Amino acid sequence: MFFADDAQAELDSVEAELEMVELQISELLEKQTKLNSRKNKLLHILEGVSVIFMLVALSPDFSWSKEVQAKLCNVFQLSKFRPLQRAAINLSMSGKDLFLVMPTGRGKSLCYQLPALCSKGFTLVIAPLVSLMEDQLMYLKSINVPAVTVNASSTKEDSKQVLAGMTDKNSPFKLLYVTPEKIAKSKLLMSKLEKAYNMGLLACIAVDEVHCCSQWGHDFRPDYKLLGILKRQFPKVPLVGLTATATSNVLKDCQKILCVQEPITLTAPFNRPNLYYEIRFKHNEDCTHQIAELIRERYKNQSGIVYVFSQKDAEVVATDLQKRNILAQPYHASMEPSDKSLVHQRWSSKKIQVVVATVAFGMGIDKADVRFVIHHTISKSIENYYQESGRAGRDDGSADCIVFFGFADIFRISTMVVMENTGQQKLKNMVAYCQNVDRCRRAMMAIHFDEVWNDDECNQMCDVCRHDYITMDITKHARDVVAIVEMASSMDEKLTPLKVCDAWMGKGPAKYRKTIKVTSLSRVEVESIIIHLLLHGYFSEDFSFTPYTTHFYLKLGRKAALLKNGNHSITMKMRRGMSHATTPQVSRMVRSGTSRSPVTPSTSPPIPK
Ligand SMILES: Nc1ncnc2c1ncn2[C@H]1C[C@H](O)[C@@H](COP(=O)(O)OP(=O)(O)OP(=O)(O)O)O1
Repeated sequence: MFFADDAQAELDSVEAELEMVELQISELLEKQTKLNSRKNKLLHILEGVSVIFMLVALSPDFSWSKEVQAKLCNVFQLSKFRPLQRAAINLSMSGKDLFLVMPTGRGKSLCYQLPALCSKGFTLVIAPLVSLMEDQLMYLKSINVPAVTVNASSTKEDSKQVLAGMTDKNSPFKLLYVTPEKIAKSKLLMSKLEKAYNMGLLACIAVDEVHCCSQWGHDFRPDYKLLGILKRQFPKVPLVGLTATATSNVLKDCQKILCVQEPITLTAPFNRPNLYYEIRFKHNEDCTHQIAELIRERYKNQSGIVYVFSQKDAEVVATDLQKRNILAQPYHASMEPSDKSLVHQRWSSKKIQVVVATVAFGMGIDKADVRFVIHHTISKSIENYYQESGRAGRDDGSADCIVFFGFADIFRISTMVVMENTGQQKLKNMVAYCQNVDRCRRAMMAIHFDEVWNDDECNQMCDVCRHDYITMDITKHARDVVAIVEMASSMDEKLTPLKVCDAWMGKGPAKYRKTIKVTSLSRVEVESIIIHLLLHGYFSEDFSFTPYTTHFYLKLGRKAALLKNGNHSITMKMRRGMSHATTPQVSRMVRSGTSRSPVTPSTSPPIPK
């Protein structure tokens, strides 16, 4: 009997150790994948750099250089190029296929509009939204650049004229904007493109928001998948794919989908030095109140955007802000197009201060002096966040990007993206970005976008670089909260994350209270620990579908069994001052983070430089 107990104990320990080894292997494999991807990226950069070097450095005077410079000044009224614009223009005019990854608002459009003016024939531009094209057409008209579109709302007469112009040697227009749907559906358009190609009149193909090709991108559009036909039919025409956000994997996918053989990728530094990034914990009741205070005190008479989760939230938060005497209006996909453009116009002309918007307020927003972008709810991915926050400070003046990070919001978004292949992973990356307290926010974005980054470059323009943190041992807490989910499961019950919080804090049903160890941690600490355990595989998501909704429950994750091993420990970093780390419930402080001065309390408003 004695031997059997011993053997059982040893077996448990060996099993736990084996599990640990498996985890280490899977972590190493993950690391290997990341390193390989980085290696490929670096090889790619070196390859690109050498071509650019040949093209741009060895032969700086191209036959088109003078004309390009003259049109930059005389037509676009700009005095000089921004980084990478000249290289992109020279490369595409040399006939190279190109992917241009440039932060939102840095001037990607110029990289195909200007060459179009200096080339024979016209440039075909694929853009995802009719409204976006119309904004571009209005702008081009204002600077006397002939540009047209054919889309579902074009009249027969207009379409006929445009189609005739495509094969006119005198090229009545220099840019033709179409949606990917038009390419996929209109045989007439394809036949005209073919004719123009044979006549040498199709100068270039620009695919705007090229990440929409890839299911791994954050805005996948099925019709973008069909655009490979363009390069197959018109192989001699250079293709320029433009995007603000794409990881190397997304670009590789786009390359395959668009049938581009050896594109050169130009990546502008993703960093926007004038933007201050901050995450604040959201206490649901007073979030709108806090936002209103911020707007009133810090951004008086300054324009901004408040991003919300749903159309209903847009209406509710806008009304709440109005009640607090802030000139705010909602914007979401279900509004009439005329109402949407009215809100856009009123905001652009400063008649209203704030647009409370869903992600529908995005592409084509080109207001230069946006001083704040506040997220009432976290974005569903880092790519989305980068793009949404990137609408601030396009004039290079300082601007703030503040996210209110709410526990319940994570699960609302999680159920919304449940059908997306990579939805959960992307959301987890975003949650990890928000939960993080020890890594510069710019560094995290850099890692995400495969960029090399030097932490000093942040210049204290994110909350992490301004705050101190502590590392805590949370093993005991983890055991207690994991035991709650384990107990519910043994009773054949499922608990939502909110119910787990309540049960752990002693607010759940009486039947739980008898058996669980109630914590005296604060709500914020409880939530942070549960998020930490979810991000690190001690919990995992368990979705359940009803005809009307999707529920998110917590179940034990693959690492939960490790907590049975007495030697296993879990640590977690928390911002100093946020946790009651000095109270006995939060175990010992293991080490403090690098002290960065000035250290300000976590609730302090941002102080942009
Ligand atoms: N060289 C330049 N100098 C000064 N301003 C410039 C220059 N090039 C472009 N701009 C201005 C024009 C626009 O008002 C603004 C944004 O340009 P735009 O081409 O719309 O950006 P983008 O396409 O990179 O942004 P998005 O990702 O939002 O579409 O920058």
